[in-house]
Amino acid sequence: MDALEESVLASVWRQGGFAFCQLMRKCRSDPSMAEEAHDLAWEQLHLGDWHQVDCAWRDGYALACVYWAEELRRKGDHAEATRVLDMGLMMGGLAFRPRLNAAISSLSQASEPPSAVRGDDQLTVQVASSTSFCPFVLPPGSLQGPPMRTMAFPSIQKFLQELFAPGVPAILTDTMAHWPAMEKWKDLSYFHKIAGNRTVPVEVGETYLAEGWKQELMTMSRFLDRIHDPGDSTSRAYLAQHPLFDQIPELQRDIVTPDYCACGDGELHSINAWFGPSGTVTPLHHDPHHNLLAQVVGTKYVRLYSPELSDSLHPFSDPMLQNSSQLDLDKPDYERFPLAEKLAFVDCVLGEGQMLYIPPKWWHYVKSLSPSFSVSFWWRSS
Ligand SMILES: O=C(O)CCC(=O)C(=O)O
Ligand SMILES: [Fe+2]
Repeated sequence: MDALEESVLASVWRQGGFAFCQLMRKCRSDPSMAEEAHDLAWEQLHLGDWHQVDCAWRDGYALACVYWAEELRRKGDHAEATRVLDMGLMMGGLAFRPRLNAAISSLSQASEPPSAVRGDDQLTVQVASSTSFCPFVLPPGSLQGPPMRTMAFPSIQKFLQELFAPGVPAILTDTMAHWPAMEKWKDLSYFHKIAGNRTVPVEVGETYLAEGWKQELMTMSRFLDRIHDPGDSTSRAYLAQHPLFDQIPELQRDIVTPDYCACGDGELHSINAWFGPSGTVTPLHHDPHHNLLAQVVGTKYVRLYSPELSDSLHPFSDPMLQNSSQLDLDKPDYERFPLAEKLAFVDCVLGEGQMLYIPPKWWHYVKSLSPSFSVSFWWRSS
């Protein structure tokens, strides 16, 4: 065991993880112990509230994933080894992230490319052009007000003075043409080639507020099939709010963090992927961060309400959902929520190559009008 492994095991030991540490030590002579160690750590991650899981256990879990994946690889089960490493990346701590990434790249070099298993052309998804959206699927009253403010590649100073400081939402155009993603992601079979066998978390259902909504883990290839053939709205699959670029560094090279994210001397909080078929809905909610929502593939309808209107939008009282509105914009019940009916909002169809600046606390509702891939950059000001 190297020094990092020893120090993580010492921390897990202090957390009472004696059995785990013993199993991990035995892994050297008997690699089959790794699976058992993994299962023990997995249990620890699920004992209570996620935020209270000690970092030591998250690192311990990641380490067990590294060892178990090595064992699976020795047995020739590369697909399962990749799944285990992805679980380590998604659920584990940061200490072994470089080891997990290195193991995944080495596996992908050793494995057959996914295109050899399935013909590429089977998976090519025709991405609808920006004009092919259907206005009738939009919430009542959409796109009738004054258009959203639009700025072509504003200077940082202009962004700061006119949008960031006063908290004004706007569409920014001509800011993403240089992203490799703008070319590479046009053909969604690219994701099959780069990451077909990678496991990703996918939301399934109408919206995160709808009954029957759940999260599933599936390979990227399975998910691409679901984009191609989404089924009805209750089985719609959305790879939403996932830090995919931390998980798959190769995709990170396709995007560029906008310079605007340095405004406010803040820190980038997260870069998330929002990838799904036509018709995904993120219900009306707000976030505490500055947000640049960059539309790489396809189009999305976005509606925004000012934070001053929060009371009239009837946030849920449950602390977990306090940032979400009870008003379902797709089936608005204005008898129940009369105050919401006449509220002013701004909306737009966000097209390929455009970014939307959403200031902190602005309510937003988002619906994809075609297969779509957006990237959100959230940052805080200091
Ligand atoms: O694109 C979406 O579906 C939602 C995006 C969103 O809510 C966000 O970026 O904060
Ligand atoms: Fe959001």
